[in-house]
Amino acid sequence: MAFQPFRTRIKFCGMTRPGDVRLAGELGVDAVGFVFAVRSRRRVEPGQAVAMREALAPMVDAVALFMDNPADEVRQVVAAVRPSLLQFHGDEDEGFCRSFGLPYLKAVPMGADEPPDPLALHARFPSAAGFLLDAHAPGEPGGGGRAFDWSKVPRGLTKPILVAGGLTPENVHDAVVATRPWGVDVASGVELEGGSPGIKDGTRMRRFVEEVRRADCG
Ligand SMILES: O=C(O)c1ccccc1N[C@@H]1O[C@H](COP(=O)(O)O)[C@@H](O)[C@H]1O
Repeated sequence: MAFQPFRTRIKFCGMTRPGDVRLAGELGVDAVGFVFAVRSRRRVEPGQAVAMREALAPMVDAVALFMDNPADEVRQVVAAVRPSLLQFHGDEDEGFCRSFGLPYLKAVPMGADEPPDPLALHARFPSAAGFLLDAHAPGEPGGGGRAFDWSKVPRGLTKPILVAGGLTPENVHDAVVATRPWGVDVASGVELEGGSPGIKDGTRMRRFVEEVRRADCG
């Protein structure tokens, strides 16, 4: 029988306001992400992330997201923000990802023609805590609100996987039922429609969590 998590973990990514972080904790979200990727419209400075970390409820992970940032910059963020998990979206290799002494997620671009080979992923990133499958093409930043074909989620990944890319309160139920991932990750899908990237919408955040829990009960 296929492994089915008892409860799908939820990560809200690209947070920019302490109030949104506080609400995420109240809604029972498992992790919030702070983006330090240079090419992101949700990029925050370490000082902003420190303020948001102070608004974080106990037992909620703070995730620092990078995309080909220099090692010195990652070290500075780790020292200032004290994330519990790192997330790498660029061409970082295993040695780089593990060198900061923290568990990490490696993002896998699902926008390529061929779905990734699970054995090759495990061989390239043996120390990864898990893999985040995102819709973008190799070399592109994520956070674009685009979904990928969920039937391409590779079977046989023994590490936890998070499904990301274009998830919304409207489609996350179906995404969880189709893929039964360890967790789901969302940035733009819980933002104010027509608003600035990083400005979350409390109603959409709440509906997103409700829809994941509905899928968990199904
Ligand atoms: O959010 C960003 O700006 C970002 C920039 C660079 C790499 C990754 C980024 N975000 C990640 O992409 C997924 C999907 O975003 P969306 O829900 O489609 O908007 C998001 O969960 C972040 O982990």
